[in-house]
Amino acid sequence: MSDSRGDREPERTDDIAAEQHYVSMLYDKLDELRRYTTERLSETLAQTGGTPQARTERDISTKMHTEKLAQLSAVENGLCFGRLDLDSQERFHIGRLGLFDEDNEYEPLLLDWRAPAARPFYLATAASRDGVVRRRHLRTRQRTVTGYEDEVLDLDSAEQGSHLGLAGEATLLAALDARRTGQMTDIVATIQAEQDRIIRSKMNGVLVVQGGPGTGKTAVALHRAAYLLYTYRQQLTKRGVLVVGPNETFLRYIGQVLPSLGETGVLLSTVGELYPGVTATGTESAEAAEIKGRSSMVKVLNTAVRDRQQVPKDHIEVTFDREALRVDRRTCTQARTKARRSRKPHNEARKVFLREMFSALSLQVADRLGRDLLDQRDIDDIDSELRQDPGVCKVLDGLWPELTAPELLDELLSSPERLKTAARKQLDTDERAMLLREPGSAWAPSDAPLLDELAELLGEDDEQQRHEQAQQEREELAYAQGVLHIMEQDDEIIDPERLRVSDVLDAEVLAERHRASSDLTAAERAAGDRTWTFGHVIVDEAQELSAMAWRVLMRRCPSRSMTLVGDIAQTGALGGARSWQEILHPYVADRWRLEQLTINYRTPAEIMSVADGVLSAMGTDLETPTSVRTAGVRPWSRHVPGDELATRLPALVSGELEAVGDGRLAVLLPPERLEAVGTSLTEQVPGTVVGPQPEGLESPAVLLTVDQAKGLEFDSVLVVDPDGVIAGSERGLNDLYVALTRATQRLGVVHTGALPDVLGALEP
Ligand SMILES: Nc1ncnc2c1ncn2[C@@H]1O[C@H](COP(=O)(O)OP(=O)(O)OP(=O)(O)O)[C@@H](O)[C@H]1O
Repeated sequence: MSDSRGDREPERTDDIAAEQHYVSMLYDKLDELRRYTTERLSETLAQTGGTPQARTERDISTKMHTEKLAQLSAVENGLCFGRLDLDSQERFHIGRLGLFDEDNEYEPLLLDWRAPAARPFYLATAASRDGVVRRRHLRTRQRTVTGYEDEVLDLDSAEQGSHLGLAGEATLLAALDARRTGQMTDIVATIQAEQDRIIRSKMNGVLVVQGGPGTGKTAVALHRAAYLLYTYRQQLTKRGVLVVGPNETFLRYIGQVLPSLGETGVLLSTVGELYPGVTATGTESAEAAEIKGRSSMVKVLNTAVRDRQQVPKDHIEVTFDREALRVDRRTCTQARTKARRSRKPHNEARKVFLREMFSALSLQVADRLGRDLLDQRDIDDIDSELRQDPGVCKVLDGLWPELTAPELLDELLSSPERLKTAARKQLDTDERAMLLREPGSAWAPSDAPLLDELAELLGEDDEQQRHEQAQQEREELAYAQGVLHIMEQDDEIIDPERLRVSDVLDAEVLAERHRASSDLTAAERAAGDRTWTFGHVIVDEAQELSAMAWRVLMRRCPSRSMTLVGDIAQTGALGGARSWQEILHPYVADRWRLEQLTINYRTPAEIMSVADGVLSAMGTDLETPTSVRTAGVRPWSRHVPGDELATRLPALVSGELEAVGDGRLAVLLPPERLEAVGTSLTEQVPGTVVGPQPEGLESPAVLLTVDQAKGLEFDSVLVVDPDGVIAGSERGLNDLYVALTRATQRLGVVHTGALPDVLGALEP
């Protein structure tokens, strides 16, 4: 717990004045860069016409300047937040981006927090100083320095910081005590050593970050994305970085963090959104989601596809050239076997099937005409006439139709017969019944991985199209090499500060950008391309994903350069993870590395001691993370009978809202209570929003189910009907644990029956 403050020096006004002087100089520099970039951008935009090459150059230049301007605007707040004083008498200021003095041999004026030289700011301790004598955390409001915190890294000094080994503790605690706004903020000024090690861990391979609630997993995941983009810029600009979150609300909550770090080239998505063209707005039961998430669904889908490769019971007759042709079982079976043996996806193997069938039918026609009188050319002619005959095509289409994933899945899930044939071995009658839906219903999140799997089995991507695309890419690369050369001749662009083209682009990146002349980043193009593979994939709340969802993500990341963050103790989804090994073994065996986060930055100790009882009852060997602070407020509980909730809860909510001032409150409750309680609260407590609506997290109070609150945090949390939460699912205790740990300051529990035993630590 944090009550010691390390060896800190009192702030002195002349020091603040000196820092202000320096920080003002940095802002002047930033303004100068903005002016310069704006001018370049205006000049580029003012140019019109010209050759296609000139237009491409302009597009590229516009994009570069626009990105740069966005980055320069993003770093306005907290531009500089730290200083390192070294044994060597050198001093470095640390901030959100690198600034250099071009009149003085590019001396660094401000070190980007991601630069290797900035690392001791996060890692140095008195015992392992790394040449650092003093670490200073600067506090600023807009462009004004309001204070600082010094840590002298000296083993002889009286105190060595808190037992948790926190760096910049006062600054950290001030950040943690701040009221929440409904938007996650970056932690760049106060990243702690155990977090820094994860953020800067090498990019390759699968890194799993296990950490209890509030340990900064999401924060670390996002800062890692920013770090990787800085360190492996060229590699990642081409393929992009994907950050996967559990739902839309969560993605909105974290959406500002990367832009505030000056990074925009990241695709934030749920697994449900990864199938282009499908918006998973449908609802489904937890049980149906669990079934659809099982890996055995691969077999079911495989069978469903094979079931669409038919042969007639005996034969089908079709008229061609006024004569009857026999499409008989034996020929069809042979053609089907050949097509299946090609091991191609259904739509591609269809070509093999059709080739065999048309060839057999051509011979049938030839025999009728007298095969001895015909040569190969005549037979080929018959073949092409057959291919154009609508009647013949219709019969063959019926035997081996061209399919799309959405139509096949819709037909499968809306037909008890089809489902029974496809899933006889994998699902029992009740399970199959749970999957059935009306034809044309909206897709639910767990349908997206099934669609993706089907798209693989069907082979929707056309080979020819890919071949043409590869050829076009080769041409674009050659062209881009030329453009790069021309741009480097341009004095303006070889401005030493930032715009040296080859520093930011190589020909391949340039070609990629040219390809995206519609101004799309890799991330944006990836969003519309099902077969896109990413340079790095980060998965938050990774414990929630089903086996089928993992298959989608692994297909998107064949290099297996991934960061997975989560907490096995918070798994709520029935098909979610029970262990990391279980998830990863099919893909990387035991070639993955584990890092753990152990300090809870969100939830105060008073609340964690309540949550601890729930974690123990789960029977897991995971430990509760240690809270970094106390809130000075004891969590409370109140008994309110179920039928009085609607009338009595508004007063409790109003009381809590008063207590948190301009902070945010969440009421977390079982889904079945949402409607009744929601109606009375929205009527009686102004500013209350029900459910995960876009404005929900910014409003004073929001009602959510535990599932919807996953990954979020609020100044105050009211957990209503804990028994209902526990009883709501097989993983009800995990859900209760999640609910209790969303609070940054205050927790109240409103129970409708006796207080559950697992909450024994609560006071009435
Ligand atoms: N080093 C830090 N400096 C300042 N704030 C921090 C730091 N680390 C974490 N936090 C804050 O702690 C809170 C919890 O972080 P985060 O949401 O990333 O935790 P989590 O491990 O993902 O939690 P959960 O699993 O419960 O969703 C956030 O408000 C985050 O900004």
